[in-house]
Amino acid sequence: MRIGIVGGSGRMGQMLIREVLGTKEATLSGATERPGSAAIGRDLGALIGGDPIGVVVTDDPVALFAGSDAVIDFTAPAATVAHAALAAQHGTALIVGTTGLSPDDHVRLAEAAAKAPLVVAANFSLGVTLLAGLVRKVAATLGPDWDIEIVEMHHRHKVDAPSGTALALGHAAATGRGVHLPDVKDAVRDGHTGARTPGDIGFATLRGGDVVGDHTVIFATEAERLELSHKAGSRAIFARGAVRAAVWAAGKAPGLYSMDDVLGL
Ligand SMILES: NC(=O)C1=CN([C@@H]2O[C@H](COP(=O)(O)OP(=O)(O)OC[C@H]3O[C@@H](n4cnc5c(N)ncnc54)[C@H](OP(=O)(O)O)[C@@H]3O)[C@@H](O)[C@H]2O)C=CC1
Ligand SMILES: O=C(O)C1=N[C@H](C(=O)O)C[C@H](O)C1
Repeated sequence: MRIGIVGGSGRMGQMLIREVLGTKEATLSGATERPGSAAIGRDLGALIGGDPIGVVVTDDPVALFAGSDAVIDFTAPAATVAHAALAAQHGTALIVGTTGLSPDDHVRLAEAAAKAPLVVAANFSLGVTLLAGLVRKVAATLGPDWDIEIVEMHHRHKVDAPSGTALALGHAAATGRGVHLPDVKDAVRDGHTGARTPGDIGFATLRGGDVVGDHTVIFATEAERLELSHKAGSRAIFARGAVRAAVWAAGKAPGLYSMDDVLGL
């Protein structure tokens, strides 16, 4: 099966090229970058520090979608929405890892999913997929006197906050409690905030250095604290999950799928 990568010269794009090249059942159909990017015309093998493979970066996503069974997108929200429309047009499976998507962007992805299979996940690692299930169960088990706080740390280049994963873990905790995250989300504390609002789910965002992605969900009550953590040591774990999702999704019926679907959880 043919897998294409949009945003191929990005941090995740390069990791995805490496992962597809190392996957027996897949061939790399190409990669794009935006028009004017210095990466246009570069060989994909050389781009990741290996031998040339005779396929170069282009600025033509239409040709990429037409010539791929699945396309993997870890870019930016506006680009992802445009790519979803192309996936719908060509019936190509689309794997979306981009975070920072607005509610309206999610509506656009759902519209595209009426015409093509889309797998959307804020975190494609096995560990975080399992962690979300654990968080939902723990939140459902512990009573309302347990406060929930989510702490995340990422590298200095990250542009969205809180991370998509932190928000997904917040959604999992809220679902466990039978509430909606937007009703209980507290992501900004500064100055004289007053005491913690009971039932809120708090978020703290740290940025620095080259941290790939750390997430901890803290359940805290009187004299007791439970912490569930995941630490990513390499972006390879996200690329592995995304390529697995691409192989799974190619040829599937149109629909909006999650990593739980891919892993059969
Ligand atoms: N779901 C998951 O498991 C994970 C999700 N992510 C998310 O993936 C996204 C990308 O992260 P990261 O790789 O670190 O970011 P980078 O900025 O390194 O990579 C994004 C790439 O996409 C390119 N791009 C932007 N717009 C377009 C376009 N229209 N067409 C083609 N390429 C485009 C960028 O080009 P330019 O520089 O010119 O803008 C850049 O090369 C983020 O939202 C991040 O949060 C990251 C890791 C794991
Ligand atoms: O931008 C990143 O790097 C990451 N983004 C995702 C997120 O926002 O949760 C996933 C991962 O933690 C790395």
